[in-house]
Amino acid sequence: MDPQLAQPRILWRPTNPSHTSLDALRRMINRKHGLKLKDFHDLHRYSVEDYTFWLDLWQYLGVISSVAPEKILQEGRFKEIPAWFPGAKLNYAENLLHRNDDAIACSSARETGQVTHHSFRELRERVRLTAAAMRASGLKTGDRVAAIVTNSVHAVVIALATTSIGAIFSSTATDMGSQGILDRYKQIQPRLVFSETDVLYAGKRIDLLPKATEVSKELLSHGLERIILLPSTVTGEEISSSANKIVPKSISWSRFLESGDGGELIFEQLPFGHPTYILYSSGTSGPPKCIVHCAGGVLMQGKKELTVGYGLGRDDTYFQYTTTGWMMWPYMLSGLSCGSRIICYDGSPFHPDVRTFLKFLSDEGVTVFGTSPRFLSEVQGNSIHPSKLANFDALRVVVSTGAVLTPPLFEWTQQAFNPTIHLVSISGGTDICSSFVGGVSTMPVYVGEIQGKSLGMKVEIFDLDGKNIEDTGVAGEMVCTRPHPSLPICFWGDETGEKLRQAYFSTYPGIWRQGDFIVKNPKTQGLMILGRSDGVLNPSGVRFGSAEIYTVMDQFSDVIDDTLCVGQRRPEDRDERVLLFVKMRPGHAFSKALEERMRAAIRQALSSRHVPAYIFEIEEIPYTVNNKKIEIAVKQIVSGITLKPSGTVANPNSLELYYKYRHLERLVNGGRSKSRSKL
Ligand SMILES: CC(=O)CC(=O)O
Repeated sequence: MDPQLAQPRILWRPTNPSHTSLDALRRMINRKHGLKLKDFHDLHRYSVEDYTFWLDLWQYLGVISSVAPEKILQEGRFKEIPAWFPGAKLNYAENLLHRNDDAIACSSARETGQVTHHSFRELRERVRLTAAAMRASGLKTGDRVAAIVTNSVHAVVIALATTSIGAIFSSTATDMGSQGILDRYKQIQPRLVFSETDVLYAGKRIDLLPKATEVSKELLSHGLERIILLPSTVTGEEISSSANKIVPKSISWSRFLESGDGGELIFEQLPFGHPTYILYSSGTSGPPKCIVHCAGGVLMQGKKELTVGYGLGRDDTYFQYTTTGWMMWPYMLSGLSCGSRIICYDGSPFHPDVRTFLKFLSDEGVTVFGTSPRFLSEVQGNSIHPSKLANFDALRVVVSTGAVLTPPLFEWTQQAFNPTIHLVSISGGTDICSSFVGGVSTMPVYVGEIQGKSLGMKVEIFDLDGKNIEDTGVAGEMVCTRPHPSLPICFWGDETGEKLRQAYFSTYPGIWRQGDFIVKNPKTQGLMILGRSDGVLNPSGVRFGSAEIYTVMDQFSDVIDDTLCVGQRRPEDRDERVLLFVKMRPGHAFSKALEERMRAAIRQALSSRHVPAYIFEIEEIPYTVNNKKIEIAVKQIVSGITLKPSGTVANPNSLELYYKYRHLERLVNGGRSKSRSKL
């Protein structure tokens, strides 16, 4: 057994488990049904054996509906995706805007240090005016509204106004290229597009009018009626009428608002399964899949995780670092449904420097901080100690997602802010707009382990033959063997459901395969994601995940900025070999001695069979726009496949750097050497 699994180490223990929201839910279920669920494990078992759990949760979360559900579920449009809560009528935006008082609902912060606060009352008022203008433009239930916007109060208002009408909201970050935006929006054919006109990132102003112009021109033949141009994020000024003329079908934000009749805010009452968001798969080649999520699913899953997982309530300030193009954006919005204040941050966390950003989190009294291993490792690698810079006494929970949180980062993060924090590593994704596995506030956190399966999610670990191997300590495919309310309702335009079936239900017929390679610790029941399952490394028959190598590489974070580990397999090779690419921190050189230390560290922590065949220095590691390391495309490239990068790749030129590694033998000392630092 992996030493990590054999000797689990406790990092944190809850001080008062019976005071958690999770335990309150357990007690409520016991009272309601006369059960004797005694701990989280019992509660989880109940949640995946009896669909009544979801009705209990509905009640516990206080879902606002005008018509209560008649039953829990019935057959849906596709056999794998049932229809939840038939008969119920609700509105997503109404649930998020249920508070209507002067407490702060949303703070919009910019990297310049400027912060503006908006009360629940003001937010509702802004949504009312925007929805009135949308209705005046003819927008109705089921129409699509798309946005190219930064994470700010404007984005929140547009999303809630759209969903109050029952229209479907979809957004991309402003740094997505025109082609990437068009690959998405041509498919969903929005009637209205909202676009920023400029953006400030890392101190640079970027003019977005050329992008808005190109997008508008192209979408004219795909159903676009209006593009609404938002005021400058830099000066706050509206776009000039001459600039306005450049963008076809454009109207300024203020003129758009004036076009409404200022009527009452009406929350259209719609079925639980009514489509609400369209998110996109991060395919790095080929057109993205348009994943449609329903109102009730996004609402219940988001509110479940924030309330039951992190104890978010009316006194909390929730900060999730995200762009509007990631599923963590609608996830963050769920904070409003808990009556909490959310902070929308627009800009780079590293500008003017990360110390300023960390002080900002402290000054704003953030209680739940959502971040990523990449951010945490950057802070750690630069020898910055957040608790020495500012006071993080208010911080209760740190949530990490987007990549695997390695054991060394677990340990560093636990101490970095405030040693009492509950450090939660979660994993799920765009496909379900929520998590499969995550935090359990009533149980200890073990170093390197995700605490448990999310309530209601029947996560299992399968081997290649579809046998459950989760109690063996052997890694396998993460699957989910029962439906839950945030399954995508469809892919936009996939009438028969064939693409959806192919994407998730084809490996193990009828069973959801997430594409993550995961292992459960039989001693603690904790879980570790080891990488993507299509990126599993398999040299000489040893199967392991890239995250195992990244964990070891964390020891070198003072000199190494980033690493990428992929398998290389070509038709002429009998075996797969592992290539490790290393990006050095500025001012540090890659050397034979460092390479030897890396090999020794991997050999010691894992085994000699895990040591990469080759280690190379590389200038850039490819990432998606949602900050995910791109392994599969690099694996394909080094294995001989030529790719056309999609708009999802944030730094597409970086992929070019990897083509030369197809011909290693020719490049590495004419095939004599087994390793080489830089070609
Ligand atoms: C919850 C998540 O899984 C977020 C992500 O990594 O996309």
